Amino acid sequence: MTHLTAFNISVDFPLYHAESRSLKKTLIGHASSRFARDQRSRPVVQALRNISFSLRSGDRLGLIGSNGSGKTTLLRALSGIYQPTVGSLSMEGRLTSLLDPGQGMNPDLTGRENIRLRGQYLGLARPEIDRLEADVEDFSELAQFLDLPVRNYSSGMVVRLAFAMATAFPPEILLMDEWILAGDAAFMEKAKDRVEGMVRHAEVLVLASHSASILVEWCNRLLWLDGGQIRADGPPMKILADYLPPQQYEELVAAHGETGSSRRLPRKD
Ligand SMILES: Nc1ncnc2c1ncn2[C@@H]1O[C@H](COP(=O)(O)OP(=O)(O)OP(=O)(O)O)[C@@H](O)[C@H]1O
Repeated sequence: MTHLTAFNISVDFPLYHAESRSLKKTLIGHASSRFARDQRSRPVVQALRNISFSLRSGDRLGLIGSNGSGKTTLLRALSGIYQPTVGSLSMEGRLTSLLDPGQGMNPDLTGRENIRLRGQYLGLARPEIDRLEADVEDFSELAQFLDLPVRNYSSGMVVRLAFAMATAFPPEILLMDEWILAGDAAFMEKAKDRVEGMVRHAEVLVLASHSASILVEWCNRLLWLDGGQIRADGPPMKILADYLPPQQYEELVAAHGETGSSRRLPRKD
């Protein structure tokens, strides 16, 4: 049974050059905030503090919070890029993360070689790898660029390739950062349909976004992060009522209704 559980996760980042004068001033100025010292007295930034939650099949968790509140750090900890300083994770299910466009790609290989390598990594048989290649080729619209090394791509082309590869097989646990929701308008229109299809099939979704309407449409639970800690956890509209300025909240209610359910993706039951 697919699940993803975080047990009291904290993530600290060590601060290098912490002896410089300007950094000392910063540390003193933020004495009560997120700067602290670890067990060996080295200065650290407390990026996440005591995060706990449990997600099961059908749960779609949105992460909201101001810049620097810890959304990206939490996604990276869930995907295994960062090791929690304390706490632990438990998960069951095939995980796909759409966190950084170039993640998991070899820039010296061509797009096509990267696709086939991904297929091998996923343990696919040759005919499935052929299908993956055809699907990504068609969806990414990269045409002859697929035969050039990825390091020759524009950043938008890397997004196209990464997106097409990551969404070719619906995962059981999907972690997404909002870079995927921005970019070339025509491609994103197409991408949105594909993401929606994927989100419908994903057992568990965790999505960080600053867009209230995306969160209301895609998620059935929100975690509001503030200074690396959970400030609130609950149904999307309830959390957004406190999080958004009143006028923005009223506009959201006008567009999505009081419960926000008018356009929400159905649960996969
Ligand atoms: N590699 C790092 N080294 C040191 N500090 C970091 C590192 N990554 C993040 N931080 C710090 O951790 C905190 C949380 O950052 P994070 O990027 O997770 O926030 P966020 O909510 O994703 O912000 P945004 O909405 O701007 O993307 C911030 O104080 C940030 O400065």
